[in-house]
Amino acid sequence: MVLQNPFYTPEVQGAYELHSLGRFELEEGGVIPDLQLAVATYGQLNEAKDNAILIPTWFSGTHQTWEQVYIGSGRALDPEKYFIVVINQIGNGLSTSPHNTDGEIAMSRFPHVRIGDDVRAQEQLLREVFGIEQLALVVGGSMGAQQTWEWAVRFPDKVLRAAPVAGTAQNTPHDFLFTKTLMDAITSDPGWNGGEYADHADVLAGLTRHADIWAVLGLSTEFWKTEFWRNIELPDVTWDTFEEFSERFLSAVFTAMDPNALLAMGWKWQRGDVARNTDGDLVAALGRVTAKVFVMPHDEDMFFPVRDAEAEQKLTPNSELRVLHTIAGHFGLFGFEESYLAEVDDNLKELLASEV
Ligand SMILES: CCOC(C)=O
Repeated sequence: MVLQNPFYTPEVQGAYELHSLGRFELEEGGVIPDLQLAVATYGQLNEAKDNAILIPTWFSGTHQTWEQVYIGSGRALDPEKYFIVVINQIGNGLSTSPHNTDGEIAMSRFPHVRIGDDVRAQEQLLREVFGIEQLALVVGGSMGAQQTWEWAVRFPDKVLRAAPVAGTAQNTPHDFLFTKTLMDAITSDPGWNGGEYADHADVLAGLTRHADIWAVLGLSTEFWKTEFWRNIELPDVTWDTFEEFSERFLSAVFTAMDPNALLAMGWKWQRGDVARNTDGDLVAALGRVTAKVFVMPHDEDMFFPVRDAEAEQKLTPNSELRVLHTIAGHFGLFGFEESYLAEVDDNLKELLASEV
């Protein structure tokens, strides 16, 4: 049964192409009979095929935020200089996901997908569709950072530079539990019906609770205290009170999403761990990295804190810690502040200019 959800359309998310990888076997033992990856590209691949930048997507996100907030002429991610490929992660609602696929893996029967599955699929797509064998940069935020780390550890020769933003190579027990609360908020809604709901709107209560938990930990206490939220401009939506902001921004976005997509990504997020490549040895895994790495945590991030990112950076050769400053905590990723975006660009421009 394929559900129609207008949130996951080019009209809402911006143009993308679907590329089929055919039958794709998953690390956990499941199979996706015909894996479709939703891909958005910006700029042109040069003759030498050495100007490619890969951007994997974060939890609940798509290529759209990267297109609207980070990619542009004169920016670090400049389509006039680079061929930028944003690949929507498996299960995010645009690529093959529980609600948009039929047959034996539809809805509650969607198989468990790991970060490593996404990275293997992305590598296959880049090689088969674009003939890309090496990347000038892999950059991603949050779960996109988990995929960035996985790329640098799993395919060290293919990654010249890596910039994991607001995310870690090995997920922590605290983070695992945080994500569990996000997932429980959805599955505890009777409307979820074991994952066999007829419409995502049947799970409104669960999705709203999910959004409320994001408001608590996805932003920062400073964000709420200084009422920074009052000054955020979004197209055709306004608010006067904290409750209105929370309802018209966070809840409005998350209640448009597909519950099983969020659960598929949540399961994946919880188990992000590059040490799976080295029999559980994180030191050995990070020691494999040959890319030039800028590890870029957010200073007020409450579940991918600087201290966790710094501990991994210290284990990674040829890496630097570059803390990003945003009053919005983890959600600084959405680019509320010009100062944050300037800091991201300055760091990525420096990284892209560095000889490797
Ligand atoms: C909002 C993005 O958060 C993650 C965990 O990807």
